[in-house]
Amino acid sequence: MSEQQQFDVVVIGAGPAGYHAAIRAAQLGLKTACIDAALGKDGKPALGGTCLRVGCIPSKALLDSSRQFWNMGHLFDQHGISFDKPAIDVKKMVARKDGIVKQFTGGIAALFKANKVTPFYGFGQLQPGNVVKVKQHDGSEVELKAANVIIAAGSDSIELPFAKFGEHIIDNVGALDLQDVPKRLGVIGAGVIGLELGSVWNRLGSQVTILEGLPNFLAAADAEVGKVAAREFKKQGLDIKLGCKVSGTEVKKDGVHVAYTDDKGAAQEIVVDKLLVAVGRRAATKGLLADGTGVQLNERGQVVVDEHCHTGVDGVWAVGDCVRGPMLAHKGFEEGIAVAELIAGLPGHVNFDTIPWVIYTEPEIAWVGKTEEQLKAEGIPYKAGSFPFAAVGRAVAMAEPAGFVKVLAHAETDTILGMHLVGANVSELVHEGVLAMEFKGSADDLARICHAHPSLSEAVHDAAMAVHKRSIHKAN
Ligand SMILES: NC(=O)c1ccc[n+]([C@@H]2O[C@H](COP(=O)([O-])OP(=O)(O)OC[C@H]3O[C@@H](n4cnc5c(N)ncnc54)[C@H](O)[C@@H]3O)[C@@H](O)[C@H]2O)c1
Repeated sequence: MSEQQQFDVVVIGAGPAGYHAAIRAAQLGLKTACIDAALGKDGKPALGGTCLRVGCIPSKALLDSSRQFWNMGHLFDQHGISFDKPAIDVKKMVARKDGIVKQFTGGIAALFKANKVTPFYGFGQLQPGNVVKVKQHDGSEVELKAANVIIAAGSDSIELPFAKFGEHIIDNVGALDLQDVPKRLGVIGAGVIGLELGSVWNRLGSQVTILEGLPNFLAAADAEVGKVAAREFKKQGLDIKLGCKVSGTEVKKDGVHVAYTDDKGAAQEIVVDKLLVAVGRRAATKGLLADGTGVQLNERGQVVVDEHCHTGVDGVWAVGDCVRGPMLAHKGFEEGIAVAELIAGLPGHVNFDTIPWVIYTEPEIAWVGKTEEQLKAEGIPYKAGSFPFAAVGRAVAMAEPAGFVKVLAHAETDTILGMHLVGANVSELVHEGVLAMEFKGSADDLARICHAHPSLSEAVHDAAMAVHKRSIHKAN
């Protein structure tokens, strides 16, 4: 019989959703434990989940390094800056990324200590009666009993049956840790990971071919945004093939052979040095629930929850990538905080309509709210106003004129229904739309707010003005 410890709240998983839940619960005076099984590259426990270890943070480190390198070869000349041939030390670049990961995963451990969250390092399994059994890395077991358990187990890469992960066929973890630039990189899936990590290695010199199953590029984004992004990616040399059905892979001496049928149904093959499979992620719920907990999984393996992240079993909640909704770290943050507040008797709430999306390519892509296609399909009358970065002084001075901002507002009430952006730094600009929508703002509100000149945010301002055909800097 293993030792049993009592807590008010036990959180399974210390990723974005889990660590937010744990810290907020502790802040609210609840005795909190948080369990995580992950190990870092050094073999030691590493908190922070996919986001900090092998997702958001390391990918942004490599995106930034590769962007600096790309700019040397493609942008500096315009500024009159010259130098001898640019060179990249991939091992040093990856080591820098590892240092950032270590800093941030260590930061979560420090935050747990400061907030008196007790960490447990090992695999947690929910038992009936709100007990969590933890198999710790040293082989020992401990049982944690709590009035409330929050499941925040995250997600894992989907592996295709005909493309098993190994040395040459990799997922995001492998693509963040390559020690050399592959001459030829194949990618299955032109989604967020495929585009971001495909961009990293393309900028460093790989010949990148992306095979996407759907006939439309970036189907989730506003169609105009997808069109501009596709044009810019093509200019950068990313070869994106749509409507492909990949049927098999074979690792041979000369590389990975990837067989597929193209959008015309013709059999094709590419040969690449590395193949990144980025076809989505699935909830990491395998082995998470012992028999008899009453917690339900749906056909996709996600924990079934209501709009308040409650599982229907007294005192059991679930948040983040392992439940319905977009697999975004910040969506998990908000769910984690909301659940901790609900447990403490506060009115925790997540507004799923104002969750921003960002793809950190060059140009960046971002949006919040509904696309034009969604508004049309739902029969909602709307007006659109857009403004190109090519007419924004700051963007042109930065030599980053690609892209635009589009504001969508209800045709009768003028309430902002969506904002769609593609261009430099739109990962930051999208929050004007988030804020405006949270406060039920109108396009006219946004148009009447003073924006600094010169700044990229002027594109948002002029786009809002364009909704009512009174943009100053373009013909309406
Ligand atoms: N910037 C960010 O917010 C960020 C960054 C990385 C990952 N993520 C999240 O991580 C999750 C996983 O990312 P992802 O890029 O793997 O998934 P994704 O869902 O973004 O994209 C997967 C793509 O693969 C395609 N696809 C699926 N099966 C295929 C097949 N057999 N052949 C060819 N194409 C196929 C899909 O049509 C889709 O376009 C996503 O939910 C994403 O939101 C977010």
